[in-house]
Amino acid sequence: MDKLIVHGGHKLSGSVNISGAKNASLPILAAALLTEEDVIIRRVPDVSDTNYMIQILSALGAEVERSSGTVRVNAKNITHEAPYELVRKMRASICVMGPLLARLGKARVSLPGGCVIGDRPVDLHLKGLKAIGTEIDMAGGNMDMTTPNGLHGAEVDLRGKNGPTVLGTDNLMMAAVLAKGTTIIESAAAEPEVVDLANFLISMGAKITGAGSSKIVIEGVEKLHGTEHTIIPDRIEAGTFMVAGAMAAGKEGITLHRVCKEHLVPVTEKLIEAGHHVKFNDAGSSVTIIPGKHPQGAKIVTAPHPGFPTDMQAQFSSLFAVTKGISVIKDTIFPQRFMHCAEMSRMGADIKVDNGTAVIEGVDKLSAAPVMASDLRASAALVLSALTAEGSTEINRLYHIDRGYEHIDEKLLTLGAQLERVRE
Ligand SMILES: CC(=O)N[C@H]1[C@@H](OP(=O)(O)OP(=O)(O)OC[C@H]2O[C@@H](n3ccc(=O)[nH]c3=O)[C@H](O)[C@@H]2O)O[C@H](CO)[C@@H](O)[C@@H]1O
Ligand SMILES: C=C(OP(=O)(O)O)C(=O)O
Repeated sequence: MDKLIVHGGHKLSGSVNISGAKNASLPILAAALLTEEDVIIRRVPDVSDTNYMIQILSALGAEVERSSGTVRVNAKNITHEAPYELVRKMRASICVMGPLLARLGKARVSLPGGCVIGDRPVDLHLKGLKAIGTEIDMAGGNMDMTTPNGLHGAEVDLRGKNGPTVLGTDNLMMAAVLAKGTTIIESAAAEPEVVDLANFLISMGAKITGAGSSKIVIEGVEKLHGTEHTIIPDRIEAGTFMVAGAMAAGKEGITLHRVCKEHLVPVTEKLIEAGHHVKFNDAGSSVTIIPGKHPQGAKIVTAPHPGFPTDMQAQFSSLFAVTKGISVIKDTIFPQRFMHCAEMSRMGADIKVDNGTAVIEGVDKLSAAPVMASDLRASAALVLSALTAEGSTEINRLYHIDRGYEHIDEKLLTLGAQLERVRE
């Protein structure tokens, strides 16, 4: 199990490129199952989650070739059973349900299991798929799905108690593209990754309108064809490096290339509210972050897009841990997603978590301690904390961060951080 040793207190400077979005790549790789023809996907980040998805596609019988960021998939001959050994490693593997049902009329996929960020049921995925003609049997931890009368259009409201579902919207959209008739998804997720998937499907010949709003309309077609697609920039990786800039950059700041300004609005607003400087180029594709001279705390409430993303709250906890004043972070989407706080407290942070809300009183400095990463964004928060902490922080269970940050250690080294990965 690799660990990262971060020697805190070194100012960041210079620039790095942001990778393609993990959370767009995963459903788009699964959507390649929808055609017999070749699909080329560019800027797929080299992270363990995309590698798991590629292994799942291969296990389903697809031919997959990866050459740095470009993945070619040919799914001419596929089977309907996604192996438990792979599915259990990554929740997003449930994205293969929709495409398998659409292509083969059946699917067997394991239930994805628990997750440290909180309750992650699949009831809304199943609600959507049932509404368009899927029958589901649960046995031995598997979801056995069939479509005795084929898939047909329907009107489905996918709102759950914590708002819309991103992958649930993706799954239904991917199943409905080849269904007979029109499917209307109400309370659809509007995240940029859903829009990227819709654009990918449209480029394969699907008829979809409304992606990016709360109502998506899908008119089923007979067949989809091959395509080429470039994944959108990872707004969560970009946001994480923006926070790194606010916490640890020198007075020239750091610059991130290959970003999408439009996707970074809530993160940008909070950094500015907290007293930092954020400047995009005219095209909105590069951004420079300069730490403010008088940073202050702020209040964050996570919400579905275009609200503040839950995937960025842990990183802002690190920023606020060393920002004067009291900050409050409430996660309405995953109220139990605060595992990073206990580890940050071990580094001297003053954080109290209660009922889905963290109250953070900024301290002057954190100090190094051995800490344990518990999930993807929690590990990013620990790396950010370690960048400014006094001494050398040892971050264990690095595989969490490798799920979703492409070569994070190399990118931080490029920016002048002092750290090393210890392979064990
Ligand atoms: C691979 C990927 O893209 N992951 C993202 C995706 O996860 P994912 O799509 O799994 O998350 P959802 O949008 O589905 O979850 C939103 C809320 O709905 C609930 N829910 C979800 C499905 C369901 O069937 N029933 C139900 O109640 C969840 O428990 C949660 O409270 O969106 C999350 C919310 O932006 C992000 O944190 C994840 O990084
Ligand atoms: C929670 C995340 O991913 P996943 O939904 O795959 O667990 C994330 O990207 O922050």
